[in-house]
Formats: sequence, C-alpha cells, structure tokens
Amino acid sequence: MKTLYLDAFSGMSGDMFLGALIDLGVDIHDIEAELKKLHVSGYTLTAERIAKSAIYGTNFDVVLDSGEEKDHGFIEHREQEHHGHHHGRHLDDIVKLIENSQLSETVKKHAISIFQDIGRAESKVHNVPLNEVHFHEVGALDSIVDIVGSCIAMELLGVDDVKCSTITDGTGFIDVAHGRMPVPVPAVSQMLTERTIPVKQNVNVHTELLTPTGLGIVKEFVSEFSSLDQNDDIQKIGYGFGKRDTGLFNALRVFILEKTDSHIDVSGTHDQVVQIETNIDDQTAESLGYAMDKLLANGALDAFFIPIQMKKNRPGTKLTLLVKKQDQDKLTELVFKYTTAKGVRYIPYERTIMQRSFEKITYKNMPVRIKIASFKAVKRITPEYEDCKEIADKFDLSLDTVYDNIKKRYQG
Ligand SMILES: O=C([S-])c1cc(C(=O)S)c[n+]([C@@H]2O[C@H](COP(=O)(O)O)[C@@H](O)[C@H]2O)c1
Ligand code: NI
Repeated sequence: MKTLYLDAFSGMSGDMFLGALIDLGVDIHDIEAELKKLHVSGYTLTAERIAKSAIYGTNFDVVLDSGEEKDHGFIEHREQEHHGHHHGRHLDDIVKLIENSQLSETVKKHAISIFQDIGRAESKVHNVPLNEVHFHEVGALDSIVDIVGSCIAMELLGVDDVKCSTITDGTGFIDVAHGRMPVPVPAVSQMLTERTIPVKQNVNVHTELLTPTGLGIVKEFVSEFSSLDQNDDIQKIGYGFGKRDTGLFNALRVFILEKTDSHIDVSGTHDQVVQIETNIDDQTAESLGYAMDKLLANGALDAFFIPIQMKKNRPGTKLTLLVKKQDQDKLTELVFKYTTAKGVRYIPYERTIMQRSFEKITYKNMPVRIKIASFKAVKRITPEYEDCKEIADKFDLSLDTVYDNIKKRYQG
C-alpha cells in the first residue's frame, strides 16, 4: 500500500505540488509530453533543484511565452468582456479542451472536477452564473498547466492513497488584479464550505499560502486528514518550493509511505487486542467494500463481513474488526465515517501470536521477503505473496512453483 502524504505546513499551490512530485522523481519531460496532448502552446515548464534554508527541493514554474505576469487574475467574470476583453476562456471551453484531448480518462476526470470546484467557488464569490465564470487567458493558461499537470503527475507517481496534514494558510491581505483580498482568499474560503478540511492560520505569516488551485488539488485527491502514523514507513521525501516570501520555510513537503504486513508489531508472543463489531442493514455492498479497504489501510489487523438476519426480516451484514488496543478510538471513528453504523460493540481479547521476523533473499535476481514465524520449538517460513506474485508474473510461472523454489533456496 503506497500512500502520498502532504505535509502542508506552509500551505499549497499548484506550483508547490508539481515541484514536490518532481522532487520525488516524477520526470518533468513525461509531464510535458502528456501536456502536449492538450494541444495548448505558449508556455515552458521549468524545474530547478535549489536549496532554501540549506534544504534541497524543487522550484517548479510555468513560464509563459508572453512574459506576462500570471499570478494575478485567476478568474474574471463577464463584466470584463463588456469592457472589451474578449481573450478569456469560460469554464465550458476549458472542460471541452480537456475532454477533447488524448489525455487518459483518469486525468481528464480529475482535472475537470478541480476546474469545476474552483469555478463553483468563483461563481458564488463574484455572483455570476457558473457558465459565465470567465478565466482570464493568462491566468487560464497557467491554471490549465498547473491543474492538468498535477493530475498527470499524480498518475505518473502511481499511489494508492493520498493523505494530508492540517493545512496552514497565512493571514492579512493580498493584492490581485481586482484589488485587495483577505486571506484565506475568497475562492479558498468558499471552497472550504463544502467539506470539512482542517485549515489553520499562522498569524506570523502576512500573505497567502493556500491558493484555490492548491486547495482544488487537495480536495480532489486527499482521502484523509491526519498526522503521520507510527506504522507509516517513510520511503522517500520531496520538497516543492513556494514563490512567496513568508519569512519562514515556504515549501510543501511530501512523503511516500509504505504500509506492509511487516509493520505489525510482533515483538511479543502475547498481546491485547479489541474486537469491534457492528450490525449494518442500510449500506450498499459497494460502499461496504470501500469501508473495508479504508479500515484495513488504517491499521485494522483483520476485518471481515458475516451475512446476518436483522429486524423486520432485513438481510444485514455484521462487520468485525480486530484492532490494537491503542487504535480502538481511531478505528471507531473510521467505522462511523465510512459505514452507516450508529454504534459499535467492543470485546477485549488476550492473544498469543507467533513471533515474526523478516529476512530478504534474492531469487532470479529479484528481492523476496521471507516471513519467519516462531513459537517455542515451532518455526514456519512463508515467502511474501506480493514478491512471489511479481516473480510468477515476470517469468510466467505458477505461484506454487515460485513458492516451492524460494522455500527450497531459503532452506538451502
Ligand atoms: O483574479 C481573481 S478573480 C482572483 C480571485 C481570487 C479569489 O479568491 S476570488 C483569488 N485570486 C488569486 O490569484 C492567484 C492565482 O491563483 P491560483 O489558484 O491560480 O494559484 C492566487 O493568489 C489567488 O488567490 C485571484
Ligand atoms: Ni475571484
């Protein structure tokens, strides 16, 4: 399970997000090549590895051929057209541009959804119908590249999940084409009305840290807001720098986290766990399946469904979770978040578990983790399924053959 974690201690913008993903290893040329499928010209992508506060990260920018200032005037409305500016694009034009491109369906879906979210907020703030929200041409080009580029970079990165810290914004006012705006800027404040997203203000920063594009990306991809978890194994870190001078370290820090079986604490042979149970009769099977994925991804040691008969002759489902004692509250909250349950039951259990450790060997030049489980004189070894599957797929072998050969090789 690969997770992208956004540590938004200095807010987030499209440039910071793209810079951070490039810093993690996404190739800027791959992003550029995909963006060409939009058939839009007039810009160049730049990514420079620089140090700020002696910490190296990536400074990403979209340089417009026109050389115009691009960070003021993200969205203007129809009034501008009446004053003779006809060079903008409406939301519909941008949606059509994306839909008619050769980008992947996933990239199209995410990018359109982000544009619509920002468009809805601008429509409300400036009191114009959604189809009349008008993207100023310069701002639009930068936004198209930032938003579509971010969705492309996400696809290239290939993670299973995205989590985010509380997002810090600044305070005070910023000056844009239309005048002075309070921070959080109006579009950001409006976008926060639809979902509970933890945003706090740093009173020592007197500028904007969280832009509409940054929040749009967060709302589209993030499934959970939380701190780093003790079971998260940090594999890689990237920094994407922000452009504003905040007086502090202005960057988005991102982590690639990997959660595997090997992270279950198995140091002792006895431990205490809690079984959480609840009966559900009003949730679809599709949504229950999703809930199970979330519970397992967030620390449940085991989770299963049992079909049951409930009141009023309703067929229902009993959800059973096994969790560590210290995770009881966290998992209870997630049960309430992802299922329709209104109450849960707890049963504390004493457990005896085999002690487990891991070793690594290579087979056919590929790494294989071997799980060693022992209890008193009993010792059992099991090659990790995911590693064996990869070898079986690559060399067109049956899974059993790979298992047997690896066990023989390990036992020597
Ligand atoms: O020009 C307009 S209408 C404008 C509106 C708003 C509102 O909040 S409403 C905000 N901004 C600012 O423009 C830049 C660009 O934003 P990106 O999301 O493209 O990075 C940013 O500072 C916005 O706060 C402009
Ligand atoms: Ni606006």
